[in-house]
Amino acid sequence: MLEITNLVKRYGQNDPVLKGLDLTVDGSSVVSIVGASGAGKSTLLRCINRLVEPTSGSIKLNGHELVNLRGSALRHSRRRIGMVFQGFNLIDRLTVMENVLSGRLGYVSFFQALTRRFPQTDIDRAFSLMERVGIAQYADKRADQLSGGERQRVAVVRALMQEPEILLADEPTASLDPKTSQQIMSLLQSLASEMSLPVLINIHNVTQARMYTDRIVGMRHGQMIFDGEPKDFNQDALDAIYGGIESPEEDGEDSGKKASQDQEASA
Ligand SMILES: Nc1ncnc2c1ncn2[C@@H]1O[C@H](COP(=O)(O)OP(=O)(O)OP(=O)(O)O)[C@@H](O)[C@H]1O
Repeated sequence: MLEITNLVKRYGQNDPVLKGLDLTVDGSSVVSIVGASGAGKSTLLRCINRLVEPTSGSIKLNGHELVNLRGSALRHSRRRIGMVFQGFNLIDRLTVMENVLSGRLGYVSFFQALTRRFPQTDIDRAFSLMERVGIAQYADKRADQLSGGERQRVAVVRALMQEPEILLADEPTASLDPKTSQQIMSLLQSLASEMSLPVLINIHNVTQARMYTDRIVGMRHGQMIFDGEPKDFNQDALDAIYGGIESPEEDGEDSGKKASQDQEASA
């Protein structure tokens, strides 16, 4: 279970970007986070996996406090949090299998990591997950020889190799065409249920949020102003979240602006 209480994030001396956010995610639910550009969606995910430092508040994952962790405690907590990015963040010159196995780097010794010698159990698990998402035939291909949808499947498997307790996805379909986007959203939905994994997805595409997630959280100016089921995500909710700011995206209109930022944050 993820329990976020009174989370505040302020960059430098600026106004807070997250203003006392509360959010609880339980079980295998798939939660989408929607909101206009700048609402604080990425900051929220990055606070959870500590790519950015929360200013105050509490983030508990299955009872373990994540805020204020340092050093090895932070590294250990990070491996329990899988992350998927818009720009995939694969290492292009490595094979699909090598990319996937890099999800185990937090678990093996320094020597094993250096020589990339992974236990057979890791290799078996990698094959099994790659088969599950339909990329096992590409195991020995270089990552840069795959299509966008295939690359995102590699990134999903790499995150699952961490045996995460939660999966965070920051605009995972924004670099993909509409059909491939839907396949990836459907895959995330199925995996969440099969693995009893909570999944949090930042997404601009409200059509996909409605279609593929169990719950929608709407943010505006660092505050949560909608939290409910897709069936209740009506025009009033849309107006409250986006009114006077911008129109939400429908299929095929996602921007690609996050990719370069995510590349920097690559695992
Ligand atoms: N590293 C940073 N330093 C300073 N300000 C930042 C930093 N990262 C984000 N911000 C600011 O925080 C606010 C929220 O940004 P964030 O990326 O979390 O929003 P978002 O809802 O994910 O937007 P988008 O949908 O465009 O990705 C923005 O005003 C942004 O400029």
